[in-house]
Amino acid sequence: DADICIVGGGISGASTAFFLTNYTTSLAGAQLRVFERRHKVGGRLGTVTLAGDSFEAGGSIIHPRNLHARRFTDLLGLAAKAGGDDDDWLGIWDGKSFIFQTLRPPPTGSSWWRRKLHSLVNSLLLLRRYGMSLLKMDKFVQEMLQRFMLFYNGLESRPVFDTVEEMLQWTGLYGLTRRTLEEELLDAGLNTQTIAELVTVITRINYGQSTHISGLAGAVSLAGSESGLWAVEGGNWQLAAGLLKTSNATLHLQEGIDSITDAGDYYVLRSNTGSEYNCTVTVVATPLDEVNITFSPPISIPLRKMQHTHATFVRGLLNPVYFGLNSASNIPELIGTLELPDIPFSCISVLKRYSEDDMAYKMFSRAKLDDGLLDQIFSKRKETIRINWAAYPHYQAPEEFAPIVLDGKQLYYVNTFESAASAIETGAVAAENVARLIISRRSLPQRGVEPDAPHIKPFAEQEEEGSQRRHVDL
Ligand SMILES: Cc1cc2nc3c(=O)[nH]c(=O)nc-3n(C[C@H](O)[C@H](O)[C@H](O)COP(=O)(O)OP(=O)(O)OC[C@H]3O[C@@H](n4cnc5c(N)ncnc54)[C@H](O)[C@@H]3O)c2cc1C
Repeated sequence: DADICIVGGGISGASTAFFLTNYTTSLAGAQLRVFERRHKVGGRLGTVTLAGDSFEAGGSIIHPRNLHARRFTDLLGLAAKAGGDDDDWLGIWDGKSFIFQTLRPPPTGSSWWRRKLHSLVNSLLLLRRYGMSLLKMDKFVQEMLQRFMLFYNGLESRPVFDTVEEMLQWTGLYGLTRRTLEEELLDAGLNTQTIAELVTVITRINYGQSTHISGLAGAVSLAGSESGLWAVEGGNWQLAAGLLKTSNATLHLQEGIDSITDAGDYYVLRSNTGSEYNCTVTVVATPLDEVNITFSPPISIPLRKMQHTHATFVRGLLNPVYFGLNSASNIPELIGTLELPDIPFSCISVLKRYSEDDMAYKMFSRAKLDDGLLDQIFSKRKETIRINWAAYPHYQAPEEFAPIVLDGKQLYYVNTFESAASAIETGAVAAENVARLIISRRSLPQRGVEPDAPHIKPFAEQEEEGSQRRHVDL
């Protein structure tokens, strides 16, 4: 036996399998095995079916400059769709009233100029409230993105990294993980009102946390509020499924790994089905913080807490009385919230509008929303689905990173990178580096060609004209 074993069938495990098979001409006779404890792949990418319609339940939006995801989508022949509306009707809720709102969208089928005008007025409204801080925030995000783009440099000009710290230092992003987002933004010249309102709304939507998250996670979260966001038609989980398929990996579904034992030249992986696998290389592609894998000898990694996000999907209608309004039609389609103890949810968004009094909503909260509370927030509730995600790390600057090579030998950990920022793309970036590290440390033959340059095309024009569908996934 000379297997290369990957624990976890999410985007990180699937990307590792993909890059391994793409960057080598041969795995030296090794069989590539991927273990997934659940009955399906995708992990934190998955859809939920609410009253017959399917919606993203976990990782839902992808940034236009996330080039691995773009390339995977093209390569797998998947279709992309707009992942959000650039002109969401946003309302910022302080628990008593909406302290700020953008304009409600123009009626469907409105002319091009009317939509442009609407968008312009919204920009002016934001500018009036937040002033130059908006531009400073944009500059902060663009600088981060520019540095992040270095991870797409050609393989000859980009080192293989042994640690996350090196990866981040090489791109100039490490400093952002040492301080909080708030500290970084104050230094960048943002005013406190913008941080307390707009920035807070975004970090609560994207990471369920306050502006005290570390700067890099914060910058990634702010990038998630930019325009041009997209998603894979039919569900982002297909990226993981497709990559696993093209890698020809042997997929062990519903087979969780319980223990990983160092046996000298290889590891013995014992699964919950009682089977054992001898693996010369083992890649852990799941956060180790809440999974119960026994390592012999034990490994030591910094303690990290996962932030739980409760995603609640409701088909029904929001209750205007809860929001101090006289009609549900006056409730914004994307409700963001301030960091105040009495507000029980981070955000609520309309996923789809069936009629004036029948909608599909997605809510994120830090704790479970019980029926009593939902009955106050909603006047009608036909169907409710709840998912409790161990969603992403609870960010706390300065971040500490677990090693990529957990034991100094052939035991690798992709999800240590999540302490920098958790996203579909960061999973792929971390996986690519792990694949390269394995190839170089195992002296596997490298494929002499650069991967195809990712092909970028705009998604905005693919949006259905005049569609009733309002997909404001977060
Ligand atoms: C609610 C929510 C919203 C999000 N929004 C976005 C977004 O809009 N955009 C974005 O880019 N990212 C978003 N993210 C983050 C993104 O989804 C994750 O960063 C990414 O999907 C993580 O992928 P992964 O493969 O590293 O981990 P996972 O997806 O968690 O995959 C790990 C896999 O390992 C399996 N596993 C665990 N233990 C074992 C074991 N012992 N044996 C075998 N298998 C095991 C798990 O079942 C799982 O399938 C969001 C996440 C959540 C939860």
